[in-house]
Amino acid sequence: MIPVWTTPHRSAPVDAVVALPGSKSLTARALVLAALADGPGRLVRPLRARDTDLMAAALRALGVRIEEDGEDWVVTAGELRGPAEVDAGLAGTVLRFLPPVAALATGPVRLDGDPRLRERPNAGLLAALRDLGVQIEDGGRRRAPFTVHGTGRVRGGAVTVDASESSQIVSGLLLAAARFDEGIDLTLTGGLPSMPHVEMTVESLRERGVAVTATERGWRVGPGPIAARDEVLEPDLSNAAPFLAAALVTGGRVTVRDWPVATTQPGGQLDRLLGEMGASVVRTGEGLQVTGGGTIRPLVADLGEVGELTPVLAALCALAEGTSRLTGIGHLRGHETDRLQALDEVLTAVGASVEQLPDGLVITPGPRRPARLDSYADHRMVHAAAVLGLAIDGVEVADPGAVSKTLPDYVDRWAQMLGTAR
Ligand SMILES: O=C(O)C1=C[C@@H](OP(=O)(O)O)[C@@H](O)[C@H](O)C1
Ligand SMILES: C=C(OP(=O)(O)O)C(=O)O
Repeated sequence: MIPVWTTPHRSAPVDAVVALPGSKSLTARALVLAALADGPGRLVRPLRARDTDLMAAALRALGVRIEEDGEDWVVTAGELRGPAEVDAGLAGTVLRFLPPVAALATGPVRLDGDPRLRERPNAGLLAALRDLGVQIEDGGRRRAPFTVHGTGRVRGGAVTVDASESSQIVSGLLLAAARFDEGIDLTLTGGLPSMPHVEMTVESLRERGVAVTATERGWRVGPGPIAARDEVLEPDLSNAAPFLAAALVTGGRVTVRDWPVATTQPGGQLDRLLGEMGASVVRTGEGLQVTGGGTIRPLVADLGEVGELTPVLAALCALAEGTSRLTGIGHLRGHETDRLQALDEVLTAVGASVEQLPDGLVITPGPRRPARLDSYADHRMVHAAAVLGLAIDGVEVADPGAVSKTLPDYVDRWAQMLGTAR
């Protein structure tokens, strides 16, 4: 039987301080770069969740030593070798970051994952790797499953890349490029979503001494060593979104601890976005504090840079005082689920009117009603359902275990936030 979570309804103002584990995106990059580095490196407080555990398992399968030391991971790079089988689960980071690493290994590396992973777009990555001299067998699918036949080295050099469906295609290539014979000179052919995530990649490379420059049409990475480094992981600011949203929904106050002063995480834009929706946002000694004003203003925004935040923001839009318009997010149709379709279904089920645009959603709140929602195997759809459930009595979500992707104890943390009084 599929488990069902009756999300807690709460009209009294929430007042809570929340601490969150490490960023999925930063942990994935730190693991990959440590696996390619010139010595051992420590990840302090990495995210331990399905996506990052799968990344660690994939690298281990290629011969990388990753040891647990308390909450930390200690990574020792070694010779990369196949044959290996990689389970990418539903992780876009493993799907797009691992193949360029596999190309540097000797022997075949086969990558597969959940049924939905096989539908996630990856043509731009496979084409670019082939152009860089890598042999890949994909049965003409241009998606998972596929096998990378590494020879221990990649020529590299100039390549044009279509990353319009996912920025992770660019990040994956840049992360491994310093280890290619000629580095990479990457030219984008189309649009690029999620720019902050590419900036995160560039920053992660520079922190390890890699020469990376932005060019007129893309990025260039010079060949050379990747310096080993210890890294303390920032908390995951995208996973902070539902907790901060609770302040708006209940007219309460939520602080997320240890909010970084500067960050490339898209969640770093939550202060601006939640501010536009009527929250007052301040930094305190503890972290980022969001206070709701009792009503939620509609949002008109291009979320192309911060696509990950869409499900929670869309849930807030369904509880707002007017019509919202979220655009720039056509690529969300290739995420864990088709998020535009899923949000249409969920928000309609609880009473909103939703219009799907090719690249977004128009959301008009309506008379609220209870509903049993699906998780669509998507962690952020569970987060969105919980936000709706605060305001609407009787919101249930089937298969809430989807949260294991990035925050396995989400349901407990949600209950803890609601139970916390100062
Ligand atoms: O590089 C990363 O860590 C990510 C990039 C983004 O991917 P897309 O550009 O495919 O949206 C984001 O949505 C994903 O959750 C994480
Ligand atoms: C799109 C997401 O994940 P992935 O890294 O699997 O693409 C996400 O976490 O919102």
